[in-house]
Amino acid sequence: MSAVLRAQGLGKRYKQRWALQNCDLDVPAGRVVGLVGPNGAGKSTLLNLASGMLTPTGGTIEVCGGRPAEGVEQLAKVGFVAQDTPIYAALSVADHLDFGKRLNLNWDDAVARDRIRRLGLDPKQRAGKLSGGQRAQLALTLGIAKRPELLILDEPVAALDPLARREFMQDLMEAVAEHELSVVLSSHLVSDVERTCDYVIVLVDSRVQVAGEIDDLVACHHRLTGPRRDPGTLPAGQHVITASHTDRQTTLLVRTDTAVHDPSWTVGPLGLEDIVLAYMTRPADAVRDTRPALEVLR
Ligand SMILES: Nc1ncnc2c1ncn2[C@@H]1O[C@H](COP(=O)(O)OP(=O)(O)OP(=O)(O)O)[C@@H](O)[C@H]1O
Repeated sequence: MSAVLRAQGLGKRYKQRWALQNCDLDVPAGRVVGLVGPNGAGKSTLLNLASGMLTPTGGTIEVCGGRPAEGVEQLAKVGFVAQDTPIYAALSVADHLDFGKRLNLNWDDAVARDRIRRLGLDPKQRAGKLSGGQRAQLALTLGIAKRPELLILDEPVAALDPLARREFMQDLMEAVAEHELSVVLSSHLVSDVERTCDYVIVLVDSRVQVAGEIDDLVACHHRLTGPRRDPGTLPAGQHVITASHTDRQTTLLVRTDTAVHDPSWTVGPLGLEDIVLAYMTRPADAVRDTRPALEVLR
């Protein structure tokens, strides 16, 4: 797997507090990658480190083969739409495009102007007067028109209504298809990730709990329900992610690469949301204590 972003032992500390600590993570190239995890997991910190908005306290991070924001060429390779989709309120939409043109080596003015036209935005309108959705679309337009190798989006749709969200994600997918971008986007909306991304990384407490192609993850995780049983008695190769019990019944969420033949189990399918929640709710050091973070590869 070639990585468009690689973090090794990466950390960021504010005074005594680690926002991200000892994080190892690979983001595969040529994919639309969803980064999900609970509040405070370190997602924004990681994405800000990747864009060069923050500098690491420890460890290393490599993006598109170089150090984040090191030099003009490196800056041109990465587009970043920060969490609050920042714009310059006093500048018009057209001013933003002119700004983008002057500041970016690979700026594609035709793409920028065409997107603004298709979105129905008035180039003369001040950006401060745009709605939240329009602001997000303007920020996405700037990110796409700079023609980066990697586009990083930190919760880009958090403030949008469901319709605006869907339109934003569709636009993003079109841009990916047209421009062969790698994308990493953080989101709490697993349904959006499932619809838009082909790869997911679950980050909990600076640690990758699971990473892989979404189709593969869905294919190899199952819910097993049956008479109460000690999860420790499962065959090797069936990894228990979460377990819950009543007096008589056990429900397990397991990962296995082979079919479950034990007739005492009822085997049910899982959606991505079930899988993500299971990895988010189990203790972060469940992986740390046993083996490296699971990676499901083709
Ligand atoms: N500027 C800062 N100063 C001090 N602590 C910070 C700062 N920024 C982030 N943190 C802390 O670092 C941790 C990780 O924050 P971060 O914003 O990266 O998490 P996140 O996964 O993006 O969370 P969310 O999903 O809520 O946006 C949190 O505990 C947060 O309080």
